[in-house]
Amino acid sequence: MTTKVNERALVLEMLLAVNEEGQYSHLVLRDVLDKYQYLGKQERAFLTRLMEGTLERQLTLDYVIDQFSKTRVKKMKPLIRNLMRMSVYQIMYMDSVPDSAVCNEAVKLARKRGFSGLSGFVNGVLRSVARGWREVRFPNLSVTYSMPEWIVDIWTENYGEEKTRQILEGLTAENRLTIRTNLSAVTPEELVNKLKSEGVTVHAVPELPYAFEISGLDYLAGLKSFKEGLFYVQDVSSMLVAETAAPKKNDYVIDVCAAPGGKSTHMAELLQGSGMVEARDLTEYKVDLIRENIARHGLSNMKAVQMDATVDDPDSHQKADVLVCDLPCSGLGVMGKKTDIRYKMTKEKAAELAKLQRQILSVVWDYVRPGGTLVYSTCTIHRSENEDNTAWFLKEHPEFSLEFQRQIFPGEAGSDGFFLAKLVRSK
Ligand SMILES: C[S@@+](CC[C@H](N)C(=O)[O-])C[C@H]1O[C@@H](n2cnc3c(N)ncnc32)[C@H](O)[C@@H]1O
Repeated sequence: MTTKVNERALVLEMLLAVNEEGQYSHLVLRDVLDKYQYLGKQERAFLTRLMEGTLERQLTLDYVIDQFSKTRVKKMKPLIRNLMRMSVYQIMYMDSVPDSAVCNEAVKLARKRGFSGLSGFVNGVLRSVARGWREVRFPNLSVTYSMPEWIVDIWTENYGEEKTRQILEGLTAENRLTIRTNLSAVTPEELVNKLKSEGVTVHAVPELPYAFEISGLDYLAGLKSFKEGLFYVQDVSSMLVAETAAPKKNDYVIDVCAAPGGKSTHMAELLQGSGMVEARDLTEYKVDLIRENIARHGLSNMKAVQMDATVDDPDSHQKADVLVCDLPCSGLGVMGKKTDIRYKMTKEKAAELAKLQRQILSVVWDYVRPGGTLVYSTCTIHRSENEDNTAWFLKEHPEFSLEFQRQIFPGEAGSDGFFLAKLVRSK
């Protein structure tokens, strides 16, 4: 027997897990969608939108709530704070939900969770917000786009105010879900037919014949074609790494930070069964994720190895025709999908990551054979992790020359912000 599920109660739990316990939003949401597979398509869409939207707009919502509440959001009890945020999100951004329903449901949830004494407060503030939020003026880009000030400042300094506004708009736009055909298992045409037979809407990605944008599906992991490993979910910008590296038949590829294996599996597929892709990562847990993907994709020319990229591996010197350095980064380009990164990342952590990237590059550069290629990439929009690190590397290693570098902004190629640089070793 299934009991009636209250989607708002689920969203409240998810917000508490992310905001108060530091869990990752995409993982929390994935677990809930896995657990409640029996919910209808509409209910699942509602809870996904409410969860992601509330997190995405959190700073804006907090600012609005603070205009109408005597108790500031920061001082509220965690449960009430998150309940207010998700309720105000519905009032401001979900036209299909009447304001009165939002207030009533919030009051019910507060009572049910043991906060009967605060139900009057919840009701009063929400009704005031519903009446007055349209008059609220936002003081700056940080509040308007719900982006921490330090990030807005860095982008303004790096790219200017107009570009910063475009980045912020790009991150707020609806995400495109793109997939890469597993070319070792199926042709693009066969995949399209399979997906269509499963009721999925498929659009071609003009620049890449094996990539597709898909929509109209409810539960990705439930698709037979997904279970059979016929495609890999990947942003188009990430696909450009293997495209840029352009491995040739029989090449030896080393990917020093490879989990869960998106770029490595792509490289192995482009090698069409020849050569070898050695995909490394720091922990056994991460290496197991790569192994799962090797098995799912049925790849015989790829192996996963546990190795710390900050420690030199003399056996790898001058071994790689292609070295992929898709390094840990601040992730400011993927905030459209991982909405909570913006609240978890800090200026200090981003500076630490820029240092770690230099540390890794200064160890692994010699794995590239003379004439070989090094692709450096990050999924961030941050000059000191991207162009500055590339310039630093070229200065330290004059045996490398830059073929090209590109900062991709959200919406330009796929939906993520991304950086990649192609460097070639001469001697
Ligand atoms: C950006 S992700 C890689 C994504 C991957 N290239 C893909 O396309 O699926 C960075 C990876 O670096 C790994 N990492 C972090 N520090 C590392 C280290 N010292 N040595 C090796 N891997 C490391 C993390 O575990 C993470 O999986």
